[in-house]
Amino acid sequence: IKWLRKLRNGDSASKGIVSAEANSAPIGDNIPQHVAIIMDGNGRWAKARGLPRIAGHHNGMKAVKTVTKAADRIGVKVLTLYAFSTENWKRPKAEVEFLMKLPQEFLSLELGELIENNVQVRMMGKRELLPSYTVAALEEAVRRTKDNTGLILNFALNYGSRDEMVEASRELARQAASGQLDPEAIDEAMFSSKLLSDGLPDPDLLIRTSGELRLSNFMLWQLAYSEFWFTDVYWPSFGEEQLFEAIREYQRRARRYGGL
Ligand SMILES: CCc1cc(N2CCCCCC2)n2ncc(-c3ccc(F)cc3)c2n1
Repeated sequence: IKWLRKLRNGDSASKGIVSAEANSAPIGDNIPQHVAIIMDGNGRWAKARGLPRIAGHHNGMKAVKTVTKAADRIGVKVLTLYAFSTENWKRPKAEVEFLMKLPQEFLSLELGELIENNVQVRMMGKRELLPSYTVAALEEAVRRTKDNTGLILNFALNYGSRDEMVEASRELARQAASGQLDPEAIDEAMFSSKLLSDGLPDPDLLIRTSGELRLSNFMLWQLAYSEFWFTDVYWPSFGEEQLFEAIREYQRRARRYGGL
């Protein structure tokens, strides 16, 4: 989108021309580099429509495609999506089985287009407990997109932040105990490098849908300085319009707090 890129690249000639459409899309140089989303409300979305919960999850998967395209379109660099928490194992067996088939289904439908759009797929979480077909689909997508340099689409699956920090602490303690590491050399950068998010910038913006106002053990270390934006919209109904509303609010806050 030429006019959007011109605006983003600060083309002065176009500065004054902001079409009606531009009012809906966040613009300019302050697009959040990393957006993280807790995709909540799929079950309630279905219930409100008299549909089974798995219909909510299935429509939630379509929202993943919509929001990924919208984020890529406006220049977000990293999109982290919380798809399955360690607590989700407590759900009914049939529901977990359905959820565990979604990565494979999503990738069989979308991986070709993701590759065409230079998207790099990453996974953040513990492979243990995940069914082999889920891991296989994920690892194929990661392998086939590892050299892509566009949007990083980072799926948090079977991810728990406290467990992630305990694992990082264990690794550092092992290195110190074996004499490889001087404990005094441990700093925030070294600790961050032991987390599953290693190599990614911290999220600039966290979005949580369906009115829940909790972190639910998600990226507790990485979200230390992030803007939080909450919406009552259920995830399956979350699309480009809601993403842009969140980013415009992020830009408004950045202008206010950025200033003196
Ligand atoms: C493993 C649970 C799960 C649930 C889920 N839902 C259900 C609940 C959350 C809302 C979104 C739809 N999605 N949607 C895409 C994926 C996906 C994961 C990895 C990947 F590489 C490609 C796609 C996904 N995974």
